[in-house]
Amino acid sequence: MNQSKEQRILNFVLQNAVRGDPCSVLDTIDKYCSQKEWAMNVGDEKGKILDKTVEEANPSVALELGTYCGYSAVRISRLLKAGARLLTVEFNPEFAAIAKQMIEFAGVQDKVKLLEGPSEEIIPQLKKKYEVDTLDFVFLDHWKDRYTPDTILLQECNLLRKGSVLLADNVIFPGAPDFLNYVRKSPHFQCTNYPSHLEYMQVEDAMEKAVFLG
Ligand SMILES: CCCNc1ncnc2c1ncn2[C@@H]1O[C@H](/C=C/CNC(=O)c2cc(-c3ccc(F)cc3)cc(O)c2O)[C@H](C)[C@H]1O
Ligand SMILES: [Mg+2]
Repeated sequence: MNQSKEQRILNFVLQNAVRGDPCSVLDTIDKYCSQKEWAMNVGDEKGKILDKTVEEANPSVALELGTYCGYSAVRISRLLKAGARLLTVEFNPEFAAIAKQMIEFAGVQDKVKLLEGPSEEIIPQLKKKYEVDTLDFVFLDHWKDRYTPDTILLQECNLLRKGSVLLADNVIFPGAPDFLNYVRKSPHFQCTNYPSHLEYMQVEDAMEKAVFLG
């Protein structure tokens, strides 16, 4: 049975990156996806915006929606302070298995907890089952039409506090128009747009930061 693209990306990392070195894992994925097969990792250009936003937030508890191959889970967790943790949610078992191996190879498994299942089921479990009080940082990179319902769900579950930082990928391409509308119109969010480009392409894209005001 021939391999999936995601399996090929993982194998390329296992054979070419340095075990325990998150930066070499990120560089190796970016090399493969820019030279061999495009894949929807946040990439290095938008990844630098993600880095700055994470460093500024300096989160103790971070959430990611849409793990995929684990690129941004490695990217975020490499910046977390001692004792901080990233919860990343992925409902496709194949991708979850790939991401688990990617995270372990990068050596960040002690900072990352991969939760397998749909976000709409997992978010309501975060407080009781995963001992979360509130979230300091949320990276949204799953299906684009789920950004808004999940942002509303996070609020309904009292998972956001004054200053919680949401960062959303792809608000231009493929686009998340209803999410932009929702957070920019809401009195509960202070929004900032970061123009960039689609990973590995010269197509316009952007990230949107939405800080919860309480
Ligand atoms: C209903 C369940 C919701 N809850 C969920 N709960 C848990 N996990 C979920 C949920 N919904 C989705 N996921 C998982 O997250 C991942 C999904 C990621 C989605 N990302 C894109 O679609 C995208 C497209 C392009 C793009 C650009 C240009 C092109 F030409 C083509 C594509 C670029 C980009 O940067 C992109 O991030 C993963 C594949 C999927 O299993
Ligand atoms: Mg994306």
